[in-house]
Amino acid sequence: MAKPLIQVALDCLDFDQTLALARQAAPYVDIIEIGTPNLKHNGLALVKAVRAQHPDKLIFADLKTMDAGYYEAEPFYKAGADICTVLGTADLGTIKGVIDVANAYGKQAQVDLINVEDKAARANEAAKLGAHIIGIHTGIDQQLAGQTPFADLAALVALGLNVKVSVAGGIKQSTVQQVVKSGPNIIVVGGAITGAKAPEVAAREIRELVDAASGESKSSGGLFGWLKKLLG
Ligand SMILES: O=C([C@H](O)CO)[C@H](O)[C@H](O)COP(=O)(O)O
Repeated sequence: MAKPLIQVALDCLDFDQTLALARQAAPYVDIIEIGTPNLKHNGLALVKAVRAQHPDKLIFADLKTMDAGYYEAEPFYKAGADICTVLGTADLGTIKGVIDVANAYGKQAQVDLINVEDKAARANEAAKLGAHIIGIHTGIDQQLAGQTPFADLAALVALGLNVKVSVAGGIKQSTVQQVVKSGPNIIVVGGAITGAKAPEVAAREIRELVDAASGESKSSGGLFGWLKKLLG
């Protein structure tokens, strides 16, 4: 099973706390997300700071753009973001704008299907436009109403579009392995890491669970794993 990337979503509002959480999670994740409320609060300065402290990670700016796609996303790519989001409910022109500016900077655009009624139709349209990533996303308010992203994730993966699939929405230790089995390319974990008493421990647990579910475990890696393979 292909191993998905792990993305930590940093949704607090405090600049320094965000940097501290990023440092704690970084050894175990591939992508560092500055969540939407955080991005609105702290802006480009936070993107630049996270970029500077984590040159080896992908930086995700959760803009959730709704209009003026190219114009809104460009400064964030310039500041060091690798991926910006645009809402799937936006006009196709807006979605195309974010894809175009991502391509202009050699970066990626993610279309977030939060609140999209016909997810299959919009995913097809976004893929045709050249979206790099399509995100299944059960928002915080929807989670509070008891919703989960699991069925929508399976349906999106089943479309077999030529695009990476991301999933977010309350994913935690007890559900992350079920999510891996659905086959997304990126798994987003926010509260289960940032709300934990020890975020670095929670991030490590998520990493170990994802690695194990992807058929990669500590004991099968390294020299031991190589010897095991060699000896059949
Ligand atoms: O995108 C998010 C939300 O809309 C607030 O910006 C979260 O980052 C995303 O849902 C991941 O967080 P958890 O659901 O807490 O894992």
